[in-house]
Amino acid sequence: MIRQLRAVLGSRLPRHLAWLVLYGVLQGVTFAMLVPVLRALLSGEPAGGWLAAFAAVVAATALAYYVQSMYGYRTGLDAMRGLYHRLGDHVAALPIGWFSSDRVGRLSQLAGKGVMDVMRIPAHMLQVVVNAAVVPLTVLACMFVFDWRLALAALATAPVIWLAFRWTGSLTQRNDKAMDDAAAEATDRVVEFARQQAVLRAFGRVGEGHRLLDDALIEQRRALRSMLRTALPGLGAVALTVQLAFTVVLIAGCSLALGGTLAAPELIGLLVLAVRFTEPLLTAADVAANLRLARGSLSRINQVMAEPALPSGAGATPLDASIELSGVCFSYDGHPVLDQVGFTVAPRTMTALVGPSGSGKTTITRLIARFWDAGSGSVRVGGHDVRDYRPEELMAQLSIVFQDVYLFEGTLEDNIRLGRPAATDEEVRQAARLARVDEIATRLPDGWQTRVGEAGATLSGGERQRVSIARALLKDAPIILLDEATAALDPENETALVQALTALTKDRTLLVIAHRLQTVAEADQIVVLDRGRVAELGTHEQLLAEDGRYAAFWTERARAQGWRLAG
Ligand SMILES: Nc1ncnc2c1ncn2[C@@H]1O[C@H](COP(=O)(O)OP(=O)(O)OP(=O)(O)O)[C@@H](O)[C@H]1O
Repeated sequence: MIRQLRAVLGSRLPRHLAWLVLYGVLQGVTFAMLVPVLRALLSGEPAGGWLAAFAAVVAATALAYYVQSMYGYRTGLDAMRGLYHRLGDHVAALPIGWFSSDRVGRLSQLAGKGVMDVMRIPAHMLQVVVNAAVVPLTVLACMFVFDWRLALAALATAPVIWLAFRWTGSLTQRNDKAMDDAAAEATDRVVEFARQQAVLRAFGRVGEGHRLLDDALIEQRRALRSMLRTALPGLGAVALTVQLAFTVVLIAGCSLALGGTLAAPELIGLLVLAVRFTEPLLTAADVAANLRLARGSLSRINQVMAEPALPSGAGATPLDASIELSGVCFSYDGHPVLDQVGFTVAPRTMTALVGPSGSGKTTITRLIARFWDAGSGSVRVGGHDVRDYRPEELMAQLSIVFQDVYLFEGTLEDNIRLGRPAATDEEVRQAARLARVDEIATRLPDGWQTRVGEAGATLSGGERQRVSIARALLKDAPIILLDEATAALDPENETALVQALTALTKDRTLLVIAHRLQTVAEADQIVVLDRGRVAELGTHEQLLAEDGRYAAFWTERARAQGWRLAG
């Protein structure tokens, strides 16, 4: 744990620890000085010297307390800031494919509660833990100076206390993972329940969503109960052995006093010391559970940090606007999706990807954009392997128009400007006009300045895609990856979209996941995918002549469309 902490807390940790140890030693010495002070006071000897020394040590202890507290808070705040930065930098370098919805849910929990848990280690818990070791050791050393027999009695109890701590630790450790898993599962279900409200309500399955959430919460309660059941005997054992240690010293002290070999004032002082010997141990047992919780958060943060980031290439200059896949194989978590996929898209041509649902069309566009790296084979853009580019160089080559368009919190104009933040107002309007977003702007209450996105006005599916096309037009990249809308659009939206697409695809290389027959027929090349393999490849006429899968797909679609038009 210290190694993990060092990585998080950095250079401040050794100095913080040094002050904590000093504070612990000074506390021990303060308590120890009570023995001569009490002895002097109770036996009527002059106590001025001892009282002055006692006051000096108390002042030094207060100073050490202040310094170590300041260190604790500063180290905690630094740790929090540092963790946010390191997490942010690392997450920004992770492959986009890593961001599944459950991981995003857990990441947000980690960034909120997890980081606060870790921050509490230096701010609050480290002091208690260091005190639990240093104060009893100092007190014990001082006891040896005053009366070695009582010190030996206290020392004899140490192995029993240590064993009780070990036992409690091992009991609760077994439950820690179950507790962590149950808490993570409950978080996932809460996030899912909130996110999927529309789907759950649309299908009348709100009860189902409740049930999954309830199950997760019941499991979490069960894990907590089981943890308490196993932890309580351990905690009781620690409290018992600590009290036992005090009782042993008490009995030993009283018998020495009764035997006449220990004066009463010294006995009182030494008993006060014995109380101080045991007290920090009880406090440490209390914070142990919180410490384990923080340790769980720390290792989960370290797990995210250990996720391999996409290595950036050394940098390359694209030679043209071509795309080339050769022998590409790819699996999602061991589940093979693409198998020896190979085709070339020549610059300024259009290739249509067609194939049944799940055949791997979207995955191909994701590999070109390097959301993931191919398992084997190569994906080349502009004549270089995508792994040779720096991320920003690759992205400068690509405009991506996906089906699910995310609108950020901000105005309609901001959402288009995202394509190229440095664009002039005129360029933004021009791209918007071409994508027919100006029609949307006239309809909205505040025009271009209407706030859209999650908390603002929401746009229809077709309108969102037009915003996305405007972004892509503004970005003006030489290669476009486009997923055509599958949802049926009203005729007006469809015409607007087709016009926007025509504007987008002028003089550019286009790889499109085609759903409209018109797009497919206009393509220079059609790649027919089937279960992750290229089943057929050629022009519309060539493939129709082959009378294979494409011909069947075309006939079926044409018939379906004919029915729709007739209806
Ligand atoms: N993030 C993911 N994790 C695991 N499996 C995935 C993931 N994305 C897609 N898959 C699986 O990979 C296969 C190919 O998916 P892909 O989205 O590439 O197909 P597609 O041809 O684009 O389908 P559609 O036309 O329905 O969008 C499918 O079996 C899908 O379930």
